[in-house]
Amino acid sequence: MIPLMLDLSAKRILIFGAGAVGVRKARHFTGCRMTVVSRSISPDVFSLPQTSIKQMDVADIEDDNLRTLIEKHDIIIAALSDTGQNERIIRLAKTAEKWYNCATSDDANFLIPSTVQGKEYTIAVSTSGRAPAVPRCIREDLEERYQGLDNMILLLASLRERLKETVPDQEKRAEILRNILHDETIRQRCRENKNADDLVAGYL
Ligand SMILES: C[C@@]1(CC(=O)O)c2cc3[nH]c(cc4nc(cc5[nH]c(cc(n2)[C@H]1CCC(=O)O)[C@@](C)(CC(=O)O)[C@@H]5CCC(=O)O)C(CC(=O)O)=C4CCC(=O)O)c(CCC(=O)O)c3CC(=O)O
Ligand SMILES: NC(=O)C1=CN([C@@H]2O[C@H](COP(=O)(O)OP(=O)(O)OC[C@H]3O[C@@H](n4cnc5c(N)ncnc54)[C@H](O)[C@@H]3O)[C@@H](O)[C@H]2O)C=CC1
Repeated sequence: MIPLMLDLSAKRILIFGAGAVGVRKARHFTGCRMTVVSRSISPDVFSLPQTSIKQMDVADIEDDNLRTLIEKHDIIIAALSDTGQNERIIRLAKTAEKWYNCATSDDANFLIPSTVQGKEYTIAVSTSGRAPAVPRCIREDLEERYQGLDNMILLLASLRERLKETVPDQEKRAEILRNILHDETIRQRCRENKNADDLVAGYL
């Protein structure tokens, strides 16, 4: 599996199943147009943006109609608690040469990682399906450890522009930025949403 950051905003996502797992997968695609197909629909599904909802039993959908529905979408996610129907969805998605992902097996041509999403950064963690509890655990550790990272990124971004004008040596600029990044007091100020300009000045 090869990690990528993709702009999927023009793509259409089809999600089967609206339990905790289906809704979590759907949230991952916030910003895309989605269709959710499920026998039961929880209130969480109604709060998903740009989502059309089809309440039906997949077992009642004829192959031809299921194929047509799949063909209208780019990315197919099978997140039913019904393993047999998930397998049927994946089979049709493969024939239609779509991107597909299954919540009840690792038969997928893409996986959804655990993500830590800041305003200024994304961290994604995967075990390529071997032990999904691990990415969750790492995500929780990272969320704790990197509180305030958005503030640090904004600080370094503006600083590196200033440094380009005032410090001609690239190696020296990189060293200053690295030192600021590792400064525990500055990190603490970032975590507390406090201004760190006075501390940063000491490095310039
Ligand atoms: C292959 C993959 C396909 C896919 O779903 O995309 C898949 C498959 C399966 N997961 C299962 C179980 C669990 N999944 C989680 C958690 C997450 N699973 C996610 C992704 C993936 N799960 C894909 C590979 C990810 C990778 O490793 O890179 C995460 C990262 C992302 C997300 O889903 O958003 C999300 C963490 C989100 C977060 O919190 O950060 C937990 C932990 C928990 O919930 O506490 C458990 C219980 C513990 C356990 O079983 O290990 C089962 C067995 C189901 C059963 O037994 O019935 C299968 C099916 C199978 O293994 O055959
Ligand atoms: N990949 C992953 O990250 C994980 C996968 N799982 C597995 O994923 C599956 C789904 O988990 P949950 O969302 O927690 O289950 P859930 O029982 O809360 O939700 C299942 C959803 O599928 C729908 N459904 C089931 N059969 C259907 C059918 N024939 N037609 C239409 N809709 C149907 C239900 O109405 C419901 O919306 C389970 O089999 C579970 O073991 C569980 C944990 C994590």
